[in-house]
Amino acid sequence: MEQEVCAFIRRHRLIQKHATVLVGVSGGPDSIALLHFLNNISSKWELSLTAVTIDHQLRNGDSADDCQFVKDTCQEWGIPCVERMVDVRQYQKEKGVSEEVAARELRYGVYLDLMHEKKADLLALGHHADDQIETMVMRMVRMATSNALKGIPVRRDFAGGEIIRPLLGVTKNNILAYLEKYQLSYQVDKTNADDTYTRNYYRKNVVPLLKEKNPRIADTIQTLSETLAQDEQYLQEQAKEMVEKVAEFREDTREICFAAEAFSELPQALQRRAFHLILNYLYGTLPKDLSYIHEVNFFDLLRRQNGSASIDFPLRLRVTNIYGKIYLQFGQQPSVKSAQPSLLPVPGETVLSDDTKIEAAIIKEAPAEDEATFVFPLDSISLPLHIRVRKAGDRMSVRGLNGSKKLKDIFIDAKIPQNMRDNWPIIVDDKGKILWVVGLKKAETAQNGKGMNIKLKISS
Ligand SMILES: Nc1ncnc2c1ncn2[C@@H]1O[C@H](COP(=O)(O)OP(=O)(O)OP(=O)(O)O)[C@@H](O)[C@H]1O
Repeated sequence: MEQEVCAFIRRHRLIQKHATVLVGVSGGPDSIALLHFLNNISSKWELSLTAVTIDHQLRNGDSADDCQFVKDTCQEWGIPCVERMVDVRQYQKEKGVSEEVAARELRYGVYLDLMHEKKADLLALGHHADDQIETMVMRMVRMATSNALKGIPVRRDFAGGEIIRPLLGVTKNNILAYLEKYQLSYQVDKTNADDTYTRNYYRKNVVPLLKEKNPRIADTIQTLSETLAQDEQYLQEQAKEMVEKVAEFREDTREICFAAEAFSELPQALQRRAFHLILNYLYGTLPKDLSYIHEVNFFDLLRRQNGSASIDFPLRLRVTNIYGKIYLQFGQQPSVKSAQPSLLPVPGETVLSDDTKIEAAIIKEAPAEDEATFVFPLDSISLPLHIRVRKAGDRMSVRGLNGSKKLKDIFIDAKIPQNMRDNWPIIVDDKGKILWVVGLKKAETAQNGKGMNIKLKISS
């Protein structure tokens, strides 16, 4: 094992001379072997080692025993050791996460603090080649992105330094042989024998079959992981450049829009990554219920040539294609309103089939208007009011225009897709005068005077 690990460290330039190295030690075989190995090379490499062992307060006191074992071992070997306790149960309650996630997040919190406290350059962890095989196979079964196949990274930035995994190139059997050679004892995690944990299932039932077919599967998978990680890094950089070029970001409203054509012209590999970069940007933390199906639907929507359509993503993110322009926005978006011809009682209200509510009130004052409200003098129109859809040849006198305009042109100017125009609610008075193409254009009416006013308001 020693030669292989040294070669692996050299190949990846994992450790520099004089480095301050924190070693995560659970007391199990892998991290005990790692600590022993690093201790053996520490004088030659002039390393400053500190072991850290974390008591998750789980497994009925076993985790405390493990920590005690690590402290005793470190004392025997003359290595400084820091023990930290974390309350996994409490954290689970607060955050609503699984035991595994809670333990992991807390553990990395401790590592982070200690990296700063010890001004450490490196955090060494004991993941090995079999962990890599299990991780890659598990992800292959569950995930549909090539990003998942990067596997466990050999190194990554962490707390101003790096996390390194010097044992990723050696198998569990190598590690056990090493422990045997040096007569090292270690703690056995009883949950490792439990089939119900997914990883253990793969460890016991799947990986042995792969090893039967290819005794060097560990090397194969590690090389695959490393080359895919390099490819992925390059593609991610390209995708980022692409997104910055084609998409417009609105930080205030967390909104993104881009031309479907410009996006679709790029290679598929970049389109998929750009899609994920955009989602990462919009969500910050990706929602759990986001799945591969959303990706499929997104690319379907992108291919639509005409009209408008939209799809809903988790957390009220709506993706809309309007005439080839793609919008990703949170909250309520323009939707197809369905107006059936009906009476709009004044005062009173009508609810359209898409749940848009139109309220009509008679008021004395004349409040300020916005896009969702329209106020006009009661005596400027003939009651009752009606809601209908457009008819051929419809025209209206548009406020501020000094003349009339065809409804068709109003829809075209507002880029309302064809399929939405035939359902768009229009409010007319009893003589047929078009008062409001709801949410789009208001009619020229007499000034709000001293008399009573009608206030129309839409809400959804
Ligand atoms: N309680 C802990 N305290 C400190 N470091 C830990 C702890 N648990 C895990 N680690 C670190 O994370 C690595 C991976 O943990 P994981 O749980 O996957 O393996 P493990 O079965 O604990 O490995 P080991 O054989 O070292 O016990 C370990 O090798 C070790 O470096």
